[in-house]
Amino acid sequence: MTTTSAVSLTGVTKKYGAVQAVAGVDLTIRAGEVVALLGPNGAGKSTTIEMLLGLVRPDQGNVQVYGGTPTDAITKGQVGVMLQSGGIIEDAKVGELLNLVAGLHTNPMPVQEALESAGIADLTDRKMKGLSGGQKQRVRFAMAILPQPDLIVLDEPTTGMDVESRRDFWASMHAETARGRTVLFATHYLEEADSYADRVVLMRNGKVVADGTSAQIKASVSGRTIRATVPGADLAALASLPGVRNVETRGDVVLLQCADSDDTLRYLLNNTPAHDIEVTSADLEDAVLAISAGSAIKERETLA
Ligand SMILES: Nc1ncnc2c1ncn2[C@@H]1O[C@H](COP(=O)(O)OP(=O)(O)OP(=O)(O)O)[C@@H](O)[C@H]1O
Repeated sequence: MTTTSAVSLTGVTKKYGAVQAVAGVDLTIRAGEVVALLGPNGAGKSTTIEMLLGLVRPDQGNVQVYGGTPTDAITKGQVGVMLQSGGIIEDAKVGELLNLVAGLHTNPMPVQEALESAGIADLTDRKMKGLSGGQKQRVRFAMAILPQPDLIVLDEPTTGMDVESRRDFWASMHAETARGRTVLFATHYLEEADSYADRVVLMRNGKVVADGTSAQIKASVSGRTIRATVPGADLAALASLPGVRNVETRGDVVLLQCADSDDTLRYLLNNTPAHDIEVTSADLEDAVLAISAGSAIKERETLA
């Protein structure tokens, strides 16, 4: 028996004028996976999401959702969507808006259940225009789960939420993923990807530059980060050390991503006034930075 993928993007590209927003993406998401889409601003995450929702037509390539077109899947209520903006009528009350959305679907969950799952049952009679950014995000989340979709797609769902709201939001999401729903979410919060995703897809300049579990992505960047206070550091000299992959500064503090931290430490202690030295293993953030820096170098080499 063959299992149809939830999402299948093959060779997908999209150009806006001179900007290559998406430059050949292949991505398959299996049913039940929770996938985080990471990448710096302008990496192509939102454009990829818009193409898999049928909101934007790719220039080239093929997009399938549950083996059909995105529009078919959405019409059948197979996909719940939470985008960064839109979808909200400012003059409507929260309960009215959700009833309206429920009326558009064939098999919605009871509106009260969606309100409770999103933690906004107390906001039912409030007008949208009076809500905070974080509360509006929760209404969008309630709208996304209302059709009882198989796939939930969320573009930066926790932007504008405080720490407590983010935690509550992910607890609600966890209840949805426990029901076996497939989830794709774009985020800038690496700890969200680390904590909640089975799989992390890292984009840069319109391409997928890493794809795996958070543990695999961290492991692909073996090595350490050295953080040290180095007044008057010679950054070029540090960057040219054999074991150093990347150098960043924050004032007098230097962050060095190293394949070989022992040699780099020896150099710092013998040749510079470095003090307050800390050495840490790569976390997901280091891995993402290192992979992004590495792919930038590869791109420059290709151009040269
Ligand atoms: N409608 C549009 N018209 C013109 N350019 C666009 C449009 N949408 C996206 N772009 C450009 O395409 C590139 C990719 O943008 P996209 O929004 O997909 O990235 P992103 O990874 O979601 O970024 P962010 O994290 O900032 O939301 C950017 O350079 C962006 O300016």
